[in-house]
Amino acid sequence: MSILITNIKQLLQVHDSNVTLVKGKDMKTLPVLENAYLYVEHDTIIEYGEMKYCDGLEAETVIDATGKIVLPSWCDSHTHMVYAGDRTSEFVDRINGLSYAEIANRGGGILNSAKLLQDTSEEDLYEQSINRMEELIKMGTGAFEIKTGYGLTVDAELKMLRVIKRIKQESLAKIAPTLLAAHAIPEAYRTKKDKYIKLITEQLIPKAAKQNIAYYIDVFCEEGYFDINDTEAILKAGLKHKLRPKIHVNQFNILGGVAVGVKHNALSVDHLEELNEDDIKALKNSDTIPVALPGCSYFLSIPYTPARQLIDAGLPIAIATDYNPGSAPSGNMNFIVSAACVKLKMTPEEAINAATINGAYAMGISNLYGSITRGKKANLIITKPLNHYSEIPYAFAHNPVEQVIINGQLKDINNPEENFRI
Ligand SMILES: N=CN[C@@H](CCC(=O)O)C(=O)O
Ligand SMILES: [Zn+2]
Repeated sequence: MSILITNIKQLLQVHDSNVTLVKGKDMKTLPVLENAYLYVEHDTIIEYGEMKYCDGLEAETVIDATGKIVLPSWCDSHTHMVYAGDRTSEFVDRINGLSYAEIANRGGGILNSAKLLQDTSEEDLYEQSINRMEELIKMGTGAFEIKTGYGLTVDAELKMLRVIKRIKQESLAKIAPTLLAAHAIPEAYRTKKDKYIKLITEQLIPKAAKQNIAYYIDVFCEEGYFDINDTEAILKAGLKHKLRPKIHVNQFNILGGVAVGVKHNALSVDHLEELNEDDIKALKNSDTIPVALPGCSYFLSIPYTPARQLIDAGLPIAIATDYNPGSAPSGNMNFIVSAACVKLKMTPEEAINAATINGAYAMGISNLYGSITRGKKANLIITKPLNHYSEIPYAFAHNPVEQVIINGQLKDINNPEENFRI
């Protein structure tokens, strides 16, 4: 199977040598090849260049991309897209004035989703989740990190991990699974949080590790959820079983979780709607990438992550959807790229870097995803005709995607019969 895309108006994120991360000032640079071609064989990018050098290349499928832009698929490094049902009733409660914390204190929020998930069959959960993912592939995302965290019992967390594993096996998208059993304190453990932490560290983590179905360990480090001592204990237990930390920190309050994450070589620290100088200091000279989730700030009307402060301090940043039923019920990365420009004051170049190569880094896959580089996987977006890539964030809430190539397969996103499963 070979695909040749010709007459590409702008081919974005072109790197001859394999970059895996861009940071600080370098984020302002988005390498672009004008009037280009791209050649794919099986699931791999083989060659690209200016059109004048395309002579003689043949392929089974040839796509004329005149007037269109081609770029690497979005890499969404933070999602909770395996969930059951929805939380529309809480949405109305919030419109009527209740805060996220007030809803959670009444037993709503994450505990509400956990109850729904526990009562949902594994098959049903799989179908709901893969259908969500198929919609998002059509919007240009080719790689997803997916967290557990709506199980909150050993059985239900393992059920979530099995669903993620099945999605990983059956979807064309690249999937990175994360164990987030420390997402909330279950009702049965309300007055004995330590016992729940023991359940996670002594039972769940070893079981998940043995089944080899999680790559990362996550904790919601926040007031009313898990403090920094709890976080540290859970990260240590995860690391013992080779699960690298990727954690929720500073969403509402600064507890010192960023430094704890960095200390344990977290791959990413996510949210950071609140941020102080100590956090920035901790992140400097680390391999930990900050991840901003502007969809959550939009939906909950909380502050946006101060991306400028991070980038201007020379740090990298990734952006992701946080797709979940409570704080961000949208997995549309096109909107996230736009919100990064409008609300986080990132340039289109910075936002596209944050959603491609740095998104891939934040899920540990940037050696093979996130840029147009020979030998990398062919996960690609072909846009509708556009004058310039800046139109992707500029025309917010539009879907700029016309076609996608995922794992080397060309997919017609307008065909309802199209199958995004292997
Ligand atoms: N804050 C913790 N977890 C999710 C929200 C989960 C929910 O409300 O269901 C987040 O990242 O925003
Ligand atoms: Zn989250």
